[in-house]
Amino acid sequence: MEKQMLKLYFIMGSNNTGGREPEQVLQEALQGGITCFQFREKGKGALPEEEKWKLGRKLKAKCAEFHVPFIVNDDVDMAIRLEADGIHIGQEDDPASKVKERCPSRMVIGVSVRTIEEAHQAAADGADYLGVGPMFATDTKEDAKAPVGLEGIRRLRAEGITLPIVGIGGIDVSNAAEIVEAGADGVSLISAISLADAPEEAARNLRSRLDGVSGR
Ligand SMILES: Cc1ncsc1CCOP(=O)(O)O
Ligand SMILES: C=C1C=NC(C(F)(F)F)=NC1=N
Ligand SMILES: [Mg+2]
Repeated sequence: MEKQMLKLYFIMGSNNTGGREPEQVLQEALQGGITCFQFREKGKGALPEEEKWKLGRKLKAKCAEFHVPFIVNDDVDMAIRLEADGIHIGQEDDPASKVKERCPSRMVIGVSVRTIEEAHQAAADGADYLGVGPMFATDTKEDAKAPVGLEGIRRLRAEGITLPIVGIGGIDVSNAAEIVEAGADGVSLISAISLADAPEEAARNLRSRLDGVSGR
């Protein structure tokens, strides 16, 4: 997996846009230079199955226009049937080893981790990248645990975790660079772009901020 893809990894579902059309927000984010997109239709106000599929197809087509990877959160069937570029799973989902068996080998598998033990387990299970967080306080994910901060990333690198890592949780242009300087390969975020007055400009500012730094 190309770790460059993790540089500016936008995540969004229809309930993250404050009422704006998700396709329009994604269009702007892509124009602003996001390097990867995850469709995460989850939580309060998430779409019912049929609408979720319709939106998923539309967002995948948009990503294909920009040659940006399209990742699906949680829903392995949807990821496979939409021919997504990857799937992202959490600690409460099946282990990556089991998901890997079901997916075509071209698909990347990302795993959410918070602790060193979870990181080592995900690596052993064949994860292609790790989503580490929450980095900072966030109110986008209702059940987010206590933030791990930059130390959370430094510790994983000190522990010899060499997998591509993306930090997530409470990230915006003011703290994105330090995540990479702490050893991550990029940042993942929702509201800093999905709730921005001008999502394209927000993405562009984040992208240019990140183009100047590298942590390893
Ligand atoms: C999905 C997820 N996982 C850990 S924090 C989070 C939400 C991130 O949202 P935001 O970028 O708006 O803080
Ligand atoms: C809970 C999550 C944690 N990390 C990530 C990613 F940024 F993709 F790694 N996505 C999620 N949905
Ligand atoms: Mg999950």
